[in-house]
Amino acid sequence: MIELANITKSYNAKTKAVDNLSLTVRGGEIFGFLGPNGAGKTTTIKMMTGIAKPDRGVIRINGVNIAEDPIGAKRQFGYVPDNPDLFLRLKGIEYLNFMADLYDVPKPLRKERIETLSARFDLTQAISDPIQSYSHGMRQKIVIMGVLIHDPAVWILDEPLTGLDPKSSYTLKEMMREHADSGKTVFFSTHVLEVAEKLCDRVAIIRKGEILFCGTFKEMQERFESDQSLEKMFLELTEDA
Ligand SMILES: Nc1ncnc2c1ncn2[C@@H]1O[C@H](COP(=O)(O)OP(=O)(O)OP(=O)(O)O)[C@@H](O)[C@H]1O
Repeated sequence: MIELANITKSYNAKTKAVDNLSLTVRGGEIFGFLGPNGAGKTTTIKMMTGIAKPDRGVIRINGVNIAEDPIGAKRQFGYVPDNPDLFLRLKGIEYLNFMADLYDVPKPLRKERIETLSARFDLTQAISDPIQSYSHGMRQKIVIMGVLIHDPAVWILDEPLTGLDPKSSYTLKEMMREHADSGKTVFFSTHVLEVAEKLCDRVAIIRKGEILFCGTFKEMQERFESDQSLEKMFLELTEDA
């Protein structure tokens, strides 16, 4: 579960990147975080993951307040950033072992997870190569595998599908569904509205740091008295007045 209460963040005196935002993402759901460029999605995610500090407001991950117990809160989630260019000098397998060490994953369990994850993401051969030699999509996949290796309860994914080939994208979506169906939480940001419409149990639409809508796709259609696609309603909602 992720709880954000009245989160505000400004980078300068003029504008608020995130403005008094409140949101609860429950266990058992895939939650899509949508919004135009510069809406405040990454800033919100950075605050949820403890990378940026909110000016105001409270964030709890599975009930753990990230300001009061940052380590405890960080044990609850796995985070895939929007830029996968990390630890480029390491080989894939070294990176996975590093992540497994960080989260105390026992040796037999990590071996099993590495085998399963690399098979699912078609990286079995490539994990012996340096990450520097990987394509963008392969880097994205190794970062996702590094996060999943400690089996976090809450997944926080910033644009996770960007750059993935159709099979890997399908696999990740399948894994997101399995994770949510097991009662755990998946929160992700995306610009791909067709994916959000099909995959998400609920979505929030953010613009200029504020939430314009939060709910199911059906609730959105009811509110707009429309049978339009999520894409159409998103464009209408986020259009500048
Ligand atoms: N480090 C920073 N310094 C100053 N302003 C920033 C910084 N990071 C973000 N901003 C500003 O905060 C606002 C929200 O940006 P953010 O990156 O959170 O948006 P986003 O919804 O993730 O956008 P995108 O879809 O383009 O990734 C924007 O106006 C952006 O210019």
